[in-house]
Amino acid sequence: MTYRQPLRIPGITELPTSGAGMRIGLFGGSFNPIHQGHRLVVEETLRRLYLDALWVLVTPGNPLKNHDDLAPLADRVTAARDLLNHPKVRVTGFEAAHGFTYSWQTIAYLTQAMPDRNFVWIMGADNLVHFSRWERWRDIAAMVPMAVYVRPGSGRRAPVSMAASALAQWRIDEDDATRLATLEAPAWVYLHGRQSPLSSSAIRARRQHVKPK
Ligand SMILES: Nc1ncnc2c1ncn2[C@@H]1O[C@H](COP(=O)(O)OP(=O)(O)OP(=O)(O)O)[C@@H](O)[C@H]1O
Ligand SMILES: O=C(O)c1ccc[n+]([C@@H]2O[C@H](COP(=O)([O-])O)[C@@H](O)[C@H]2O)c1
Repeated sequence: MTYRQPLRIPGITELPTSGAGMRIGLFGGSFNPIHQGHRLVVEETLRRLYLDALWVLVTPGNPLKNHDDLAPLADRVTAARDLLNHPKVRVTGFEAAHGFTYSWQTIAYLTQAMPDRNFVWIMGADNLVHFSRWERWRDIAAMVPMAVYVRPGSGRRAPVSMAASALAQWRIDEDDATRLATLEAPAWVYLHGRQSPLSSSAIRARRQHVKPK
């Protein structure tokens, strides 16, 4: 598959910089395309997790998804930069440059390369529902604290999912979310708050529908 090939695109695949001790959210996604639901998660987690920075990691391709209608990485990065225009947000496609396929590779790399940063993995509740299908998901939970943001359709299923049950003893109260980034993993929080019903697949389906024949 082409997405496995290491790929360097100037201005797209660089790793952001940050200072020691910073609390950095890692928000991985396909962003195919980016939408206001993503922006909501970014805004809420920046505030609730008390983050100094949030890195949006535009994946070369989710290993559990079909990539037939995946837009080029550079286009997804550019669109994400346009929509998530915030001084603390950096958007990068750096995983492609390293040939990373799985999130555990990204997280292992970052936590080893920058051991003095406080990284937090961020994902929507739908991803917690399927988290137990991710490659080395228990290792991910052992490497970084994780924040899960509520999402319509998954709000009830996520907290009783296989991964949530397996990691239950390390869940912290959302009132303590500001501490999450500085806690030793495993630690995770389930954040409730404003919700958006938007999804990239619905946007793609609408675009298909209005395409001229
Ligand atoms: N409306 C939303 N509310 C909360 N989290 C969301 C929302 N949309 C996406 N996310 C989260 O943002 C991250 C990136 O999501 P992704 O780019 O796959 O968008 P998506 O809308 O879920 O796409 P698709 O419909 O193609 O699966 C994931 O962790 C996902 O759970
Ligand atoms: O590592 C895995 O096995 C794995 C399985 C599914 C999804 N992910 C990652 O989860 C993030 C969210 O993916 P997505 O497609 O829901 O936006 C993105 O960074 C993916 O690469 C990772």
